[in-house]
Amino acid sequence: MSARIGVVTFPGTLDDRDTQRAIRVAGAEAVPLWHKDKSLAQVDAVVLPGGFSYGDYLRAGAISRFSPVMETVIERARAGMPVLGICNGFQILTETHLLPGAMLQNNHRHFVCREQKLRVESASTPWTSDYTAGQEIHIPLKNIDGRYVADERTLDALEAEGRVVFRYLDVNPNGSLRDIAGVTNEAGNVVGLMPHPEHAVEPLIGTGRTDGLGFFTSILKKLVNA
Ligand SMILES: NC(=O)CC[C@H](N)C(=O)O
Repeated sequence: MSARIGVVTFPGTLDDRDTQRAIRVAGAEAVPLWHKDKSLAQVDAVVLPGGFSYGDYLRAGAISRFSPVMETVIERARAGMPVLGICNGFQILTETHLLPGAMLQNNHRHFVCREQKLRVESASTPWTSDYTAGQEIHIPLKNIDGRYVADERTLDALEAEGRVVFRYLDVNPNGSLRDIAGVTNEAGNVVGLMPHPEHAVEPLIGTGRTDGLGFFTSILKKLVNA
């Protein structure tokens, strides 16, 4: 059985092609979706990729959240479909309230582009099951609105419920509270993170690391065994 994973392109998206490629490298089928699509073309999971959708006007992700495609993504995510938001995709997921918290501008006000060390805190999501909890990985980070914030009660609940999925290690690159780089929703099917796993899936490209491939092999296994 093949697994169909949708990748949404909004006006201003940058990383849709790399995401499609990462999905194919893992062995799944990448299905391009357009922001005006109402139907999700029978995909089994969706990735919202990185970039500057709608130019990041108003706030990153604030306009994309109202795209026709997001109406269906929100409905299906609430019904359990796995959704991954990478960087701008994570920003969109907080704007839709599928994920708690919000993204602010980096505390030093500069764009960051670096190879970032992370700890995988949870291998219990469909996007991280090929990692082990506590595993350290390096994947690229590149954004300006990367500072994850939420109120203390929400942060305490996220930690108590094991919903912090990734934490920054060595350097907190943006002032994110409690070093949080990625979180999941209560059901565990929706995951968002600021760094970019799709840019680290092939040894001949970029830094040569393949630490990001596990996202895509995890979801493939989950869908094939469903
Ligand atoms: N790489 C990206 O997805 C960029 C994210 C975002 N628009 C920012 O700069 O914060």
